[in-house]
Amino acid sequence: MPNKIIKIAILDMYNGEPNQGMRCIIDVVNRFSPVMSFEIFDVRVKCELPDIHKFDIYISTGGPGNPLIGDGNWDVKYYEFIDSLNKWNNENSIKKHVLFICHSFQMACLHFGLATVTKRNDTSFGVMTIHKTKEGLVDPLFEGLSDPFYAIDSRDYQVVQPKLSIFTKKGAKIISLEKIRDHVQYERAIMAVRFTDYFVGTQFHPEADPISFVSHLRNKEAKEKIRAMKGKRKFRNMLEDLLDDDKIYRTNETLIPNFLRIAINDLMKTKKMLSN
Ligand SMILES: NC(=O)CC[C@H](N)C(=O)O
Repeated sequence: MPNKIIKIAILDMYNGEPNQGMRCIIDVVNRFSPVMSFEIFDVRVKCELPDIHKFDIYISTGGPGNPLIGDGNWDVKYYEFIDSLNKWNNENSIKKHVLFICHSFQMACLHFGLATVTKRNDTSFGVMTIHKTKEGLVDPLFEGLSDPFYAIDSRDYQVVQPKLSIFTKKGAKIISLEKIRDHVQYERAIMAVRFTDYFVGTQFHPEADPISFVSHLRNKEAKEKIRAMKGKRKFRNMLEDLLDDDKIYRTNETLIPNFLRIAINDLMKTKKMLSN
């Protein structure tokens, strides 16, 4: 693919487990195929990471398990890799753009020392409302999404107890939060962070589409577990939410495309400036 000017690396964090995330990410990235090409790196099984000289944009996926634990090999390399991208951005005018999703988002929050990651009391799974913070209302990542907007959530862990002094020191911003739960006094978990102008992450799955969710529910055990967890009515409401144009479809068509468009515009501008 000689004239695809922009190269994307997809960091597959699924540890070899079946998932819907990869198909969905590839599907969204392919909408930009006239200008972009992509390559996949299997971070957790093969300890693969891209050469940062070869790629402009990085999408680091969700994945199973406890984000606090690696195997001492891939996780160490992954964190070094994130550091090298950050260093690159501090020293070069053509920037590296990174989107961290779910498991990767939790790891990035830990690595940058921004917050604590704890296990939730129960699994969060389904269509959730996501609330923009004041900073989130003006963040270009969310442009075109309502407040609240809707996204697919699928996790056992949560990012909580933000260290606000570190946020300020690093210039990072919390851009979305979980909904307020009426009957429980839990802290609202952090649902998205802008780490820098070029690094951003979401706890939810912006790549998810209704098909991915329904496919997951074709597994009888998964379906029963979720139905029992939510109760019949909420479960049905959730299925209805999936068909709503303004909910999961909207997020799928908006968030990652925003991220890619912002990155492409920035790359085109800086690359052109340098070639002039
Ligand atoms: N979907 C995900 O990436 C889940 C992230 C993490 N393994 C959790 O359970 O919270």
